[in-house]
Amino acid sequence: MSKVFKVLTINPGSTSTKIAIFKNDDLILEKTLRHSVEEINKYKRISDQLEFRSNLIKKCLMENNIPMTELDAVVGRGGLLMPIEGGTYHVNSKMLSDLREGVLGEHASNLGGIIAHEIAQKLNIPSYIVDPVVVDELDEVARISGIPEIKRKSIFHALNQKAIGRRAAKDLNKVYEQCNFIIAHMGGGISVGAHSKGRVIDVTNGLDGEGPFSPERSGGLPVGDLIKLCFNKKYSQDEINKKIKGMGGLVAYLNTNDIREIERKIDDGDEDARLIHHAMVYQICKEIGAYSTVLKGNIDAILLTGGIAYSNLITSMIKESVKFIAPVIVYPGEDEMIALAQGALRVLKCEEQEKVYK
Ligand SMILES: Nc1ncnc2c1ncn2[C@@H]1O[C@H](COP(=O)(O)OP(=O)(O)O)[C@@H](O)[C@H]1O
Ligand SMILES: CCCC(=O)OP(=O)(O)O
Repeated sequence: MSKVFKVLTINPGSTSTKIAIFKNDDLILEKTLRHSVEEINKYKRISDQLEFRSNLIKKCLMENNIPMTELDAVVGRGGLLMPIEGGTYHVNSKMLSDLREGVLGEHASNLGGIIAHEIAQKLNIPSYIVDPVVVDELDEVARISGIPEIKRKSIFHALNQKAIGRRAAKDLNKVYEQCNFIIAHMGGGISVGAHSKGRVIDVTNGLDGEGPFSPERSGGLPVGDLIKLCFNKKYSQDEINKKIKGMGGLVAYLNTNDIREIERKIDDGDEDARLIHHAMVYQICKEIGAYSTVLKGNIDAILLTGGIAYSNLITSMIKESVKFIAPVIVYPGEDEMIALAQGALRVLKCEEQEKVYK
C-alpha cells in the first residue's frame, strides 16, 4: 500500500492565519485564526509577528490533539521573494534570508516559509512553499508603468487565483489552460488578474498601491497628492507605507477590516459606512472592466473569490455592474489550503520535482 502523508499547511494573511492538516488529500482539521487591526498593528515589522502567529498555531494544534511528531512535512504560503515561476519550492537558507529581510517588501505571507521551516526543522522533516505571491507570468507590455525607472510587478494572490481558475475550468468542463478568466480575489488585500490560457498576463499589484482599495490597503492613488503627502514632513516613510498597506482602505475610513461589521453598520443606517463600502465595490468593478480589455472581451467567466466573496451584498453589487462582460461565478473563501497541501504532496510522492530558490 502506498504511504499516507500527513501535512501541516500554514497560510498567514493580512487579517488572519489559516492552518489545516491533511492526510494526503483528505482534510483532517481546518482553523482560521482571525486578527484584529489592534493585534496586528502592535508590530512594527511583519517579522516581529513571528512569535505571535507561531504560538497561536502551536496552541491550536495542541487544543485539537494533533501531535506534531506525526507530521511528514510543513508547507507555508510563500511571500515576497524575487519574482519566480509557479511551483513547489523547498525552504532553503537563501529563501529564509530574503523572507526575513523582505527583499520585495513586507507582507504576512513572508511568515509562511519562516514558520513552516521553524516547525519542520525541529521535527527533522521538509518545509516547502507553493505558488508564492510573486509568481510572475506578465506579458512584457504589462510591465511598462509610464516612468522607465518604475517597472510594474506581479504581486498577487497567485496561489488562490490559480487554484480557483482550475476549479472554475473543471466546473465548466474545460481545462484551465484553455480558458480566459478575470479573477478578483477579495481578502485583506484585493487583486484582479487576467488569466489567458493558464497564464496571468496582467494583474493589479495587490500590495502596493494599484487597483481597488481593500479592507486594509489604499489601492491606486492620485500620484500628485501622494507626492505632496510624502514631502509635507508630516509623515515618516514608515507612516506613509502603513497608509498604503495595513492602515489604508476600509481601516482608514471606518477603523475596521471586517466587512460583516461594516454591513451591520449599513443595516443600522450608517451612511458613511454605506458610501465607503460602495466605493470599494465601485473600484473593484472598474478594475474588472479594465481587465476585460486585456483579454479583448474574450472571457469564459469572471470569478469572484476570497473572504469578501462570502458577502452576498458585495457579490450581487459586483454582478449588477459587470455581468454584461461575461458570466460571473462566485467562489467564496479560498482553495489555498488544499493547493498548498497538494503542492507538497506532489513532491513527497515524487510526482513533481521540488524547485530551488536561488
Ligand atoms: N462571512 C463573511 N461575510 C462577509 N465578509 C467576510 C466573511 N468572512 C470573512 N469576510 C471578510 O473577508 C476579509 C478577509 O478575507 P480573507 O480572504 O480571509 O483575507 P486574508 O487571507 O487576507 O486574511 C475580511 O474583510 C473579512 O471581514
Ligand atoms: C497581494 C499579496 C497577497 C495578499 O494581499 O494577501 P492578503 O489578502 O492575504 O493580505
